[in-house]
Amino acid sequence: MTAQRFQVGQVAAVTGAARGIGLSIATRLARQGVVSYLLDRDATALASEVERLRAEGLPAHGIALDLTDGAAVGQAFAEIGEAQGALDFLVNNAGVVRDKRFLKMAEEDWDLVVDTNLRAQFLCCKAALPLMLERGFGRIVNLSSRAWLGGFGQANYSAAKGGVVSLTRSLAIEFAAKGITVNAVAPGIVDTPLFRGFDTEVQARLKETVPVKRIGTPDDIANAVEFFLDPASSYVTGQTLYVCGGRSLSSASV
Ligand SMILES: NC(=O)c1ccc[n+]([C@@H]2O[C@H](COP(=O)([O-])OP(=O)(O)OC[C@H]3O[C@@H](n4cnc5c(N)ncnc54)[C@H](O)[C@@H]3O)[C@@H](O)[C@H]2O)c1
Ligand SMILES: CC(C)C1=CC=C(C(=O)O)[C@@H](O)[C@H]1O
Repeated sequence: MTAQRFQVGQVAAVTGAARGIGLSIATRLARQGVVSYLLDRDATALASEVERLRAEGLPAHGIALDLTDGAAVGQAFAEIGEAQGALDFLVNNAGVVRDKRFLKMAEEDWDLVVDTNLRAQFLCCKAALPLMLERGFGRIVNLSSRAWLGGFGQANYSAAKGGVVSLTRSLAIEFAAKGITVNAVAPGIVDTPLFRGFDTEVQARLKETVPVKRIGTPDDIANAVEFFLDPASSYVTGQTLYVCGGRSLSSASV
């Protein structure tokens, strides 16, 4: 049972919402009556999840797009603005990894990971902020990762996720006086298709490094995202909350 924190009819956009953490966040918001737009490039999974939510009577909509395409992102937020006249919440969640050590990393690996994890957040913030500024209210939550601190061995992913922390702090300052908060959540190891895409041996090693001795669930991360969207956190901006079972405190690496 989800606690009711939001006003029915508030509007949210959640990126990378066809599965994993994004789906968990969007489902919770829709269950509280928030009109939830799920944005994802996986049109098939997106259609089936949106249909499932709508079958529950929930206010969910899907927009299939590649979030690294600026024109497509602009169009998606224009569609939300035209249909709803407002946007209260943006959760920049979509992300990818390419499992490569630095000397094996091709330019394409760098570009894909940085474009998806960082540039897409820039594009979505840029398209969403005018809708928030119109009403002087907005909550943005960006998904970073504990991995930005290092020790994960994937320089493209860590650099992009560090960029997310920095983007979050910069936007928080720039829009602080406009009724808009911008915060980040930095998960540790979370049981999603992204994590399950690693070799089982790497998964086992990663699990061993978590001080609380369990990996996270998408719900653990959705709890933190919800905190930043909640009216109770209106005085919190520019912060990064680690939700990683203590992994940010240790120097363990994979
Ligand atoms: N799972 C973890 O252990 C973990 C840990 C730390 C941070 N994170 C971060 O949390 C976020 C969600 O991760 P997850 O584990 O749920 O991932 P996931 O791979 O399970 O889901 C990511 C979703 O993003 C979508 N997506 C990817 N690139 C896209 C693009 N260019 N355009 C549109 N959609 C795109 C995918 O289709 C997918 O549905 C990511 O930013 C990830 O980096 C995850
Ligand atoms: C990509 C994902 C499974 C992942 C791996 C390693 C992390 C770390 O804490 O080092 C995580 O944060 C996470 O992003």
